[in-house]
Amino acid sequence: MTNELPLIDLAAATGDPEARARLRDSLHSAARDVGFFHLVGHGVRAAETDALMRAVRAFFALPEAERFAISNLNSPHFRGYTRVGDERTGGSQDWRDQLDIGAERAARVPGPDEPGYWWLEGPNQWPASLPELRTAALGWVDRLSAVARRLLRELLAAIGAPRTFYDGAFAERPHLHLKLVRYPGSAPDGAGQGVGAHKDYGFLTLLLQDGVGGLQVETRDGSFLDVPPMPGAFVVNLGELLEVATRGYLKATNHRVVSPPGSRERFSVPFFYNPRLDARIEPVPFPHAHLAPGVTEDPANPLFAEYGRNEIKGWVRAHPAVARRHHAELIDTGLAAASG
Ligand SMILES: O=C(O)CCC(=O)C(=O)O
Ligand SMILES: [Fe+2]
Repeated sequence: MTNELPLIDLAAATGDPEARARLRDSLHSAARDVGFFHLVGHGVRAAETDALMRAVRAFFALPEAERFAISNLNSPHFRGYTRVGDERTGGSQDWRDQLDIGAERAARVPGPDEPGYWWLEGPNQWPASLPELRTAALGWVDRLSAVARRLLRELLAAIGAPRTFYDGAFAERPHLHLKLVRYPGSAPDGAGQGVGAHKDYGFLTLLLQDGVGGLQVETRDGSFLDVPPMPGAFVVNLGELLEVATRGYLKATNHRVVSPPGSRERFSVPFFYNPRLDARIEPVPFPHAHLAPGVTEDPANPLFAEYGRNEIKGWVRAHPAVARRHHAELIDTGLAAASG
């Protein structure tokens, strides 16, 4: 792989047959060989992106007490604000604060025979003094899920699979997830871990990053490559369910963020395109399926085909204080066996 991310132009999907064929070739190799790419031609205008970023900055500029009033420690659904230092990845402290937002639904308390992952459905928490944040964030979720749906269909078509194969998994109650993130410079310990190396849990992540940089993707030889900001582009990466779906033909890519230097702030907004919690991801048929090596076997990070299990594994691991306060039973059942 070269030291540049592939560039994918989604507008080619509605172009002439040659443009569509080129798109499929480039999407196929980008997904198979790198698992990360820049996406342009997505139709989201700069004015929309700027409006979202303004709302994000306004949220992090609120007094700490107002942000902490909507702490995720109050939410059995893992929704709300996480202070700097309260999130863990790879067993170490991340140096970022964030607001986790999902589909706005009533709390769903699982019955004794139901999977614990239903806890992940529930209401968001919003800052009282910034009502426009709710509008901006939920609008962004709608906007990006339409882009992600088109992109997933193109990606399936690119590997020769039926393009609508997973439409049913996203029907009615997809577990869409948006994170507003700030990296407030470097931690006093000098570790530089903005967020530690990890894979995302769902199908596709569409990330908006500001101009500061620090995101890095792991390459096949284990080294980390910078993903420099590209104005107007989303950074797209493949999540664990695409690895499950293709039996490892496509891989979820490990990535991390190195803290900005000194007290420089960086803002980013990852959008996670996830199916219904109870979707069971069956392998998709495609011509190269016989070449698929199988999913990555990592005892510290088992991959689950039932999406809700894969998702709650991550939440319990990353937000141990929320899990301890609300979900001792989930920790005990071994859902958090992956303590990595
Ligand atoms: O902030 C970034 O650039 C990436 C964040 C990320 O990978 C995540 O939150 O899953
Ligand atoms: Fe990520």
